[in-house]
Amino acid sequence: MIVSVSLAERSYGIAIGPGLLSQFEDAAERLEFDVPRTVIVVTDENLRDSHAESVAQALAKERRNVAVHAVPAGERSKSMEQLSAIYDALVDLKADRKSLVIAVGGGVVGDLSGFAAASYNRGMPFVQVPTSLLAMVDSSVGGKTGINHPKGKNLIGAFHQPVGVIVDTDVLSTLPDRDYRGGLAEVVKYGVILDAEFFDWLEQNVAPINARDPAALEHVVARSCELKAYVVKEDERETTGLRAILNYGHTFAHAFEALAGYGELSHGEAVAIGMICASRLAELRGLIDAQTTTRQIELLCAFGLPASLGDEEVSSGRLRSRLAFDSDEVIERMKLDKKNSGGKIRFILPKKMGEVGLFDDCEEEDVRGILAEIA
Ligand SMILES: NC(=O)c1ccc[n+]([C@@H]2O[C@H](COP(=O)([O-])OP(=O)(O)OC[C@H]3O[C@@H](n4cnc5c(N)ncnc54)[C@H](O)[C@@H]3O)[C@@H](O)[C@H]2O)c1
Ligand SMILES: O=C(O)C(=O)C[C@@H](O)[C@H](O)[C@H](O)COP(=O)(O)O
Ligand SMILES: [Zn+2]
Repeated sequence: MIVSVSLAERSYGIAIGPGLLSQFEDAAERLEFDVPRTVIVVTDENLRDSHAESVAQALAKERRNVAVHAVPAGERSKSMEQLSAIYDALVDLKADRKSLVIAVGGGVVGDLSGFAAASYNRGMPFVQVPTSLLAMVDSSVGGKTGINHPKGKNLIGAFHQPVGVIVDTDVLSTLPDRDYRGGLAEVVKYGVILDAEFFDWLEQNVAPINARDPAALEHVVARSCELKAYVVKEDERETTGLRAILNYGHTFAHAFEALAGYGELSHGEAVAIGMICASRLAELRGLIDAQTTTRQIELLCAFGLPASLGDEEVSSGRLRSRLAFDSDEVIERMKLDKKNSGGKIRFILPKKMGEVGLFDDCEEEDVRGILAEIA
């Protein structure tokens, strides 16, 4: 199936289905983008010899000049150093403005190589081939690209839409459990912010989703992409406030990720805990009842995700002692959030299941109370 992201001259399609990786040329034709002579496949070291190689091989059939560049796997690669290494690879390849960057990997590879494509030669086309669930349902769509600053997530970046997204659902069979679960946090997010029926469906389909049943996965990916495409179409650059709803849970999550040290807590785990923090904040303001938070906690837990910093999943092994955050430091990091304006921290809070709003008048004391509660 194809989901369209309608953005006038920047419109593109998301092709979703099994086996698409080895049929890259066919998918490109269906999505109506050109594959030029010079192509760089950016990936991470876990995927270089498997999924990235499948794409490179599918492209090499046409006597192209194809380079594969692999960065170390993990969040720490969203860095100046790895960005610079991609620029070097593009120089070596003599890439021009029509050369294509293909991101084969999770959200890290997509964000990093998307930003390289946005900035090298002042902009080159790029294609997203997401291989993690999180990248399939969220990061490959919408054109947010960038890297982290040591003090704040995604602080350096650009909006740069891909020319196409190719989602081969078969590749999820090799995704480690922890990374699979991380993607489900963003899926739960869509239900809370936009689609109460989808949230109900997730509650009713925990077993097939946990078992990675192909039909359930196809629905999870397709519905998530449709919802994200709708938001991005309406507010591509987060100017009206609509796109900011995709940041539900992220005000807390990004502060946790930076403070824990990038990669210690995965993005999905941080978002899961962050959503519960935001939901509790909504309760304190009288926006929702406790049951709305409880449903989120139960669903996240059913997917093996943490709902608090003390949960077993997070506190297992070496993480236990690290994840006690000082509330002043969390609030300091929140003050760097890109959504803020006029020095006020902006939170996305649920008003009911399937609907959220933006609030910039939350009391710091309430935030501190919630941080103490989830410790
Ligand atoms: N741009 C956006 O709109 C957006 C949206 C959500 C998240 N993000 C970003 O995405 C990042 C998180 O993405 P992620 O969870 O995909 O992390 P990731 O890219 O680090 O991938 C997670 C791990 O899974 C491995 N992996 C990926 N696909 C695999 C496969 N098919 N088989 C085996 N291993 C596989 C990777 O090598 C890596 O070790 C964060 O940096 C987050 O900020 C961006
Ligand atoms: O696409 C968006 O918009 C999102 O907010 C999706 C988020 O899941 C994602 O983590 C995004 O990278 C966060 O963006 P940021 O602007 O808060 O850095
Ligand atoms: Zn996210």
